[in-house]
Amino acid sequence: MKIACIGAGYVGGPTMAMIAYKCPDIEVVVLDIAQARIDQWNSDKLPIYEPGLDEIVFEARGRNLFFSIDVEKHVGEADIIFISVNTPTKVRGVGAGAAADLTYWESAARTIAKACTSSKIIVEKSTVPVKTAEAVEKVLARNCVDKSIRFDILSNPEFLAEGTAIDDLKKPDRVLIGGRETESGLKAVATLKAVYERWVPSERVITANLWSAELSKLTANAFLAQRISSINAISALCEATGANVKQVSYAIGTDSRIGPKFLNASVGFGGSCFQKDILNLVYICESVGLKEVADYWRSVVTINDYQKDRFVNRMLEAMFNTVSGKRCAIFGFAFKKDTGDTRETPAIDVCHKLMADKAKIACYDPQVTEDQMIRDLSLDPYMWDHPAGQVTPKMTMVKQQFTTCKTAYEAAAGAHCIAIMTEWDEFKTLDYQKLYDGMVKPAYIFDGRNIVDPVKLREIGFVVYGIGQPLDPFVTESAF
Ligand SMILES: NC(=O)C1=CN([C@@H]2O[C@H](COP(=O)(O)OP(=O)(O)OC[C@H]3O[C@@H](n4cnc5c(N)ncnc54)[C@H](O)[C@@H]3O)[C@@H](O)[C@H]2O)C=CC1
Ligand SMILES: O=C(O)[C@H]1O[C@H](OP(=O)(O)OP(=O)(O)OC[C@H]2O[C@@H](n3ccc(=O)[nH]c3=O)[C@H](O)[C@@H]2O)[C@H](O)[C@@H](O)[C@@H]1O
Repeated sequence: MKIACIGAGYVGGPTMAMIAYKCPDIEVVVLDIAQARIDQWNSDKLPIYEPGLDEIVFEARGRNLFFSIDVEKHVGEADIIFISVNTPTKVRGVGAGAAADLTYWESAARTIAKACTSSKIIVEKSTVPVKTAEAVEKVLARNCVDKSIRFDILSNPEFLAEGTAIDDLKKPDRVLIGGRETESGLKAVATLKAVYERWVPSERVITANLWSAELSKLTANAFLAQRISSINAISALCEATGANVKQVSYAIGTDSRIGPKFLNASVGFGGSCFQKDILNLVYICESVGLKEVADYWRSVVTINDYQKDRFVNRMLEAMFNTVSGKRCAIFGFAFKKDTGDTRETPAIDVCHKLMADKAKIACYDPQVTEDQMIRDLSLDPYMWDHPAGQVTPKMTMVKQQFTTCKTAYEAAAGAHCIAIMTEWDEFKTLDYQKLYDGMVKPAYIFDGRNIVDPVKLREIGFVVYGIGQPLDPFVTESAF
């Protein structure tokens, strides 16, 4: 059996590497139009930082795992073709800022139509609006010259989270496969199911109809993000009342119907998918006339934006309503720990707001390069996922207010405040006395991840703000 995957990104790369690793007899080729990305996959330094990924790729690469830009050749030769291209939020035209941009998706479908001379199973791996499989079927049916060729479209959404991708792929809670409930559709489902059952217990490989599978992915992300927005909304109430959101999370999470996961209040969720997928869900609901449902889900994003605003407002309020010219140390830029991914990271919004108030930012992240940060801060919203989203004139302005540092200590030296944006483990064990000694006084810590101990840091002399934690007396007693 031969598998090809169009799109060698955060999903295509690791998922295909896992299939190749677990099934040495299946040839897996991961394809991309971006030569640079393929070169990185073929090098010693992979394009993605993900714990455990190197071992898997290095074992399978060259054996039965290959990375190539020769898309048409390998698509033509494959039995199963995964499509794992980016499906970003539209930046212009109808549905801009909400609908999914299916340009890359459709171009992948057209490539398949052009390249195929035999019947194939096509697997939607990307997250797509419900009913996208129908659009793919139509593109293939009208473009494939040989009418005897059959395409069976499956939906097999990916549920991995970055930072834990390899564990998630090795031991998934479930694998979901949706297909047409026809004879050939069911056969295609069984073929893909058999691939996963090589390492996933069969009761965890769930099957559904195509539309249920497509919608389940958007719904899963919406539910996960909704939990974060719910606890973040409560964190604001905690700060207003003296309750502690960590205690509230623990108390409610012990109810087995609620469960303890995804209840960490934070500066807001980031990542390439939560916001994009909720906006997409909202757009679909509006398109079918479900305004109330759309409004309900939109509020998850509204609260997330509110949380980021609230965080910066707390910083300003504590620092006498001005950060003009003040050095602000930003600890962490990635959207979560154990990844170098910065897509939709809350750090971007926080830095933008601080820079708008004329702050000087000194940022340290163990995995994110300076180029990446400057690029992120220079792009317009949603542009990061589009190839056109290249250098903008904003870059020069950003560079005047933003520098990167090699260590947390360097970032904090001479700073008025530290803002923790990513929960990297190393931030938990820093020598905070040393950091304090090198800072301007009063020295502040704004913990956007609730990873430091406010009591200990207050003993050192810091003014500490933690999301949803009782406010520091320095702030409550001030005249502001
Ligand atoms: N990043 C994540 O953790 C997860 C992402 N997803 C979904 O998976 C999909 C892919 O996401 P990522 O891997 O993060 O995106 P990505 O941007 O990292 O990778 C997509 C790749 O597809 C390539 N591409 C675009 N059009 C192409 C074409 N016509 N032919 C060949 N290559 C093409 C791009 O050059 C890019 O390298 C999205 O729909 C996303 O919503 C789903 C679960 C998790
Ligand atoms: O479709 C996707 O792209 C993926 O989106 C998320 O995965 P990911 O974005 O990689 O990471 P998460 O662990 O979900 O974290 C997302 C954001 O929420 C934040 N978060 C998470 C949990 C929490 O309790 N509090 C919180 O603020 C994280 O810091 C991060 O910024 C989902 O967890 C995956 O199941 C899904 O496949």
